[in-house]
Amino acid sequence: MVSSSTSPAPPAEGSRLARFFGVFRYSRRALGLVWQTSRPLTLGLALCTLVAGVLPAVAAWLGQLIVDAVVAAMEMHRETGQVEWWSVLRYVLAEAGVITLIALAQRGLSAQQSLLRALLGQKVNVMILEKAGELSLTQFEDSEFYDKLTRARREASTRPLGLVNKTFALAQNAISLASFGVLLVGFSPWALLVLTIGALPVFLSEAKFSGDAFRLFRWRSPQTRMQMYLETVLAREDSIKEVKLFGLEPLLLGRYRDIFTTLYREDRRLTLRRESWGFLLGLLGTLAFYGAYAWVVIETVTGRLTLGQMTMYLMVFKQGQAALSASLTAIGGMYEDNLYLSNLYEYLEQPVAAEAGTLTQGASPGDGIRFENVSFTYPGAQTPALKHISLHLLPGHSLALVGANGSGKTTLIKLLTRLYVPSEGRILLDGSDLGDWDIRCLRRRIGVIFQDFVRYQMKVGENLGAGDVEAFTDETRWKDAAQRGLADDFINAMPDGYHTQLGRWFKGGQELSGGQWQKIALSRAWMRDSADILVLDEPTAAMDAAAEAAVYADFREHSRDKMTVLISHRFSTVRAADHILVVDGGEIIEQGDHDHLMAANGRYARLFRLQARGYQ
Ligand SMILES: Nc1ncnc2c1ncn2[C@@H]1O[C@H](COP(=O)(O)OP(=O)(O)OP(=O)(O)O)[C@@H](O)[C@H]1O
Repeated sequence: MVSSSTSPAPPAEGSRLARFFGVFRYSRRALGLVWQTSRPLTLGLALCTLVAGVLPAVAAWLGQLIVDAVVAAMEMHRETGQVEWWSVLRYVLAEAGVITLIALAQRGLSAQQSLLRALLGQKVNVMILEKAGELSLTQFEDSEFYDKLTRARREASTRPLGLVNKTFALAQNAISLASFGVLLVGFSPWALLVLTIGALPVFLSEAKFSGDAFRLFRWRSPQTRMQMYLETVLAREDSIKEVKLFGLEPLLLGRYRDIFTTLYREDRRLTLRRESWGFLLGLLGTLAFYGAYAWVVIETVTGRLTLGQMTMYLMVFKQGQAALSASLTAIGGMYEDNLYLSNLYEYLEQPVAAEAGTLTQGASPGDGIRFENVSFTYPGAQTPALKHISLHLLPGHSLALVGANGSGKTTLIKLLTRLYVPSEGRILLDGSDLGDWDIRCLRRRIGVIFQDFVRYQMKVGENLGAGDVEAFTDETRWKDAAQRGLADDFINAMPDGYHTQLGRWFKGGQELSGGQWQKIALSRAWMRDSADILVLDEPTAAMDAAAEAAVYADFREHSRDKMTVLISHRFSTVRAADHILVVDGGEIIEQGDHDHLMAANGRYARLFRLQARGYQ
């Protein structure tokens, strides 16, 4: 069932015809894209197209000359017993030459097309990925937007060339048709008209069904995405463990099959309709062609046409009809490609919030971080994740956030790192609004590990280097950071030390334990030694007790002049912070240092005692 709200149609304005031609607006852009990708190849493509377009008519004309020359030579032979071989064979030679040239042009076309396909695919993919780098986190979390991205990635890298190839094929066939037309007018302009009208219905049905296919494709994007997701869950090493143990395969495979069955049903319906209409309407074209065929035969029998002319016209009809339906199919396909391209451009033209900030220094350096009555609601969420948060963190001070799951701790960090912008209130760094800071300068000042840090399937060293792109391959820095993050011992014991491949995606990759990965993430944060704001979101949850104690001893030692924000559910680590915020339901319910909070005997004191009892 396709509901109108979920099938975003191509341009809605104007008549059906305008809508039909409206989608061709992307042809020019696709051509531009190909032109930018490689001028020599585009020009080569155009030249080969021209040659391959004109020569079939020349071959047909030579065919006529051959037959007429043969007939004349036969007569001469009968009358004089002599044959002038050259007068006939020169045409045969010329036709062989023309056919060779056509073959050459066609080879040239396919060679250039495959080179362009590779270059263009790469170019479009890079455009898509570059755009992805500019987009905000909010846009990534929007499922509709994500759909656009998936669609753009899945199809559009091959479509622009498809469109250009079809445009060139159309041009080639149009040139052929025009040159056939020139020959055919000598017979009868009406024949030309009959053939054109005969092929038109197939073209219209082709165009209609390609539009339907596109709408179906857009509409079903969420299901296709679910299918891709299920494939990942069922076939990726990081999920297969759990899938096997919980016996989820039949259930997930069942879902996968159900989606396929639904999609297949629609596909089948469309394919059957498309092909049956194509067949029926194609019959009209065939009828027109055979009508014209009979006409030429009659005219030849009655002596109005020579045998040579008849041969030529029959060839022209046959090839002309083939060229016409090829152009029409190309147009139908172009329509489809244009629709796909509209999706690509929709994605590429997605507005990006301008990173307006330019400050590299705050209005009052040394003022640290201030949250002034900050509230935040996630896009699409009903309730705010943070409400009226005010805090002040000075350089050299540490702040710990404590609170139940979902209380808003990570959200606060996301706002501090400007991944999101507060819905209300403001955040200041050194006296200036976070939004006014130059984003690169701001990010250089912040070293952060999130709970869901990334496990790059790269070398161990590069996993550390990711923390500071400028030192991505700096081995000395890797080692310093690893020492600080307590990762150097196990890295040194690995087969290739810092050059050991991590993860299972690539040959020889080593998998790490949860705690070891966390040490990698911690070391990654230490790579950013210029950062004066360190944010650790549950950095030691997977570490053993000795490692955790060592991490915090070292952390305190090396963060004396920095601002540190720590999120942890372990009160043993939280208690050392200068200031502790207890968050509940997005609000601060208690704050102060450990002694103050214990004395207040509120939520913090209760949870602290609860945890302490657990260790006794
Ligand atoms: N990207 C998001 N979009 C919408 N809502 C979100 C998003 N991320 C978190 N939330 C919601 O915001 C609230 C706060 O989440 P947050 O991740 O900040 O909690 P937390 O205190 O860090 O929890 P935990 O201790 O489990 O890590 C939760 O109710 C959560 O459902």
